[in-house]
Amino acid sequence: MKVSQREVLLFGQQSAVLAEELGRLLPGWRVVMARNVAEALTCLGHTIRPMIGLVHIGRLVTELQDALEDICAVVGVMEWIALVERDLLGTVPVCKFISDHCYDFHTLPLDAPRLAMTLGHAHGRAELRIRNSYQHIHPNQFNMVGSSPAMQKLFASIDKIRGSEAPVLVHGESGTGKELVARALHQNSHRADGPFVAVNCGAIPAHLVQTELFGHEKGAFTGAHQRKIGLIEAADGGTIFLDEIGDLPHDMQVNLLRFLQEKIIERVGSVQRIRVDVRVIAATHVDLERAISEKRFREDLYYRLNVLRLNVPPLRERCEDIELLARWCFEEFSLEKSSKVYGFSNKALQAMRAYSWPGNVRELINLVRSAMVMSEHRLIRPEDLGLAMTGIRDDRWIEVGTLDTVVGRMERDYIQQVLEMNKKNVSATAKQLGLSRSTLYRMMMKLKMNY
Ligand SMILES: Nc1ncnc2c1ncn2[C@@H]1O[C@H](COP(=O)(O)OP(=O)(O)OP(=O)(O)O)[C@@H](O)[C@H]1O
Repeated sequence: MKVSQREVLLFGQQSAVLAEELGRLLPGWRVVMARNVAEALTCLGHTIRPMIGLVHIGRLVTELQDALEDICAVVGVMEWIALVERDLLGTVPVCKFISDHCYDFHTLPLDAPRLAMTLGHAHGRAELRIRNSYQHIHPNQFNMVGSSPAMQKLFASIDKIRGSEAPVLVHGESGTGKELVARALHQNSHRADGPFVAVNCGAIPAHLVQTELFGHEKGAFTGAHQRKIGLIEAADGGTIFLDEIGDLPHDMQVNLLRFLQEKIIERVGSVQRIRVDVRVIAATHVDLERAISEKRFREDLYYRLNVLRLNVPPLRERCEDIELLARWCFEEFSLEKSSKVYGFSNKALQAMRAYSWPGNVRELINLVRSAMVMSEHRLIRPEDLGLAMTGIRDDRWIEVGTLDTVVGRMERDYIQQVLEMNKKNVSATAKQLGLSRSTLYRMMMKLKMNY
């Protein structure tokens, strides 16, 4: 579709009166006017596609926001300039609307040379944004999306250690991308042509872990009708990814340690020692040092696994990536989406930035995919993502939910903040919060926090 170079949409109830004046004052611009969304959508066809909108602001701004979003959904990128009576600039909703949605504002009566200059600047900016919006988001060489400093640091570390043979311990909350990191290490190493075997240690029943990992011979126990190759052996020549390593039963930890030391396995029911060439990458969302102090995890195994360490940051600590991931996800799953949906509303982006994402990237992908299918609007709104907002307080949107959920989220966020301030020192955090250590531990468990 051809982008019009010198058209400006004049939107608002008073547009008929202003249009004539603007036509006179702005000879270089073609002014297209619309009093409401229906009129705007009728006149904005394939040939008329302005990049600049002048919005005349009356006293009621609540509906204007949705109107601008609806228009943008059809036109694409637009820069809005507000035209406003001077006395309205003193009202909070008008100021908020202008700062949230407009590139600039002009008070009435119009100062033509100044307005012409603003239109020129806004036009340039819209062009830049259009160019930017045409750039597709591609995952990087590690098949990951992220531009935040924290992720850049992670990518640099992956690049550094991908060629090493030493075990790697990947630490991060659930859904942050630990398995993706492990796959990136494998696929960017000389083992890439070999197998990548992912094992969730927490999902295998304790009595089956030994045979799952090491395999068994025919007749090794009742029901062993044939030989079974274990997962470690199946990863020969490649990489084994031991997810949730903290859940590995204690007696199995000894066997894994022996394997890490000798690189030899014995199938259950056999005395044959089989050499296996496997790189081990383990992952955990729990604090293994703490598990060691509580005698739930062997210290010697920890040091064997923790030769190289990667920390995957939670999504709430890399807000810059939220919009990028959401847009990537939108492109990635565009075939599934309702044909109505064009993108995200500003409010939805704002809500996503304000949310704490306890389920991290996995949760974001799920919410966006679901909203893409279910949304009844041109632009996804906060409620489509289950992140409905009630209003603004201290310039922040408040999440809606049952009182318990919202209070829980707030408690979690606040405890997390104080923990970070105290470098994860629980005693200092408890003191600052006016709680005993045990109460804080109890609350953190209840709120499903990692510590
Ligand atoms: N940076 C990223 N770019 C693109 N997709 C990502 C990114 N991080 C995570 N994902 C996606 O999010 C989902 C969860 O990632 P993954 O399974 O690697 O997380 P995890 O930390 O291993 O989770 P768990 O601890 O629950 O096993 C996957 O669909 C993965 O592809």
